[in-house]
Amino acid sequence: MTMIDLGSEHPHNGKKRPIVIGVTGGSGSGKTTVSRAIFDEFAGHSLLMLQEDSYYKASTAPFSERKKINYDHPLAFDTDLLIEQLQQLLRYESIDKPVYDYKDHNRSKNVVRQEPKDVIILEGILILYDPRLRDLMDIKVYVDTDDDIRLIRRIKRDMRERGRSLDNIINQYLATVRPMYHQFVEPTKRYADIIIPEGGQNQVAIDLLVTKIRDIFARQSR
Ligand SMILES: Nc1ncnc2c1ncn2[C@@H]1O[C@H](COP(=O)(O)OP(=O)(O)O)[C@@H](O)[C@H]1O
Ligand SMILES: O=c1ccn([C@@H]2O[C@H](COP(=O)(O)O)[C@@H](O)[C@H]2O)c(=O)[nH]1
Repeated sequence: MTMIDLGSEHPHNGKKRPIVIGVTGGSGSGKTTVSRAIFDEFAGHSLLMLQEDSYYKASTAPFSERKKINYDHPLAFDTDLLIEQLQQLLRYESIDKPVYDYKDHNRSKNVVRQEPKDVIILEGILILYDPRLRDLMDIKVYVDTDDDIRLIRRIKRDMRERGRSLDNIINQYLATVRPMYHQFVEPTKRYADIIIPEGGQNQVAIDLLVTKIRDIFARQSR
């Protein structure tokens, strides 16, 4: 378990800085559900959510080509921009966060202004892949859900929310999502401080994280 020392000097810059909680796991594992459950517990507190998906690279290719991109490979993400913006938030600077449009398979032209907060929940499939990102995290969480359950959840979600057909979801899963998960995502489990089986409904694990964050807030306000 990573030792967290808050409200005092931080090893990176010698000053107090926001806490970063990384939440990862395969697509459909329940990362967003877990992150939202934590976020909702702290309504009114100084907390923000950052999604790695916002940092998918923008593309100038036509839609027919964008549909075929491997979105589960580390190179699909603009990790440099994510790190740059995370570092800005860690310096208590605001950022203009990119917005990703899953239906269009591209970054939208809009950005969202995000003010800095004391706790940052960073969520995404490959946030533990790059050591530069790992180094910025105080707590690393891996949501561990069986492949078949994740696929079923993804089918339901992507048909409902991301404008996909069943054939399209299954083809993409077999071609890229599944192999990239085993090659790049699952191996990052070894970097996690906490592994949550089954994600969103694991109230015990969520309560443990919430207790830890409450402890952080209490120490910061002293
Ligand atoms: N424990 C669970 N039981 C049933 N459905 C769940 C559970 N956790 C998440 N889901 C659903 O599965 C889908 C994927 O979950 P989500 O949290 O978006 O996963 P991820 O962010 O890891 O891709 C969502 O529609 C969500 O509502
Ligand atoms: O244009 C896109 C961009 C991403 N994806 C898929 O999204 C998931 C990651 O999001 P989760 O919320 O963790 O499921 C990733 O597996 C990509 O395959 C996409 O289909 N199209």
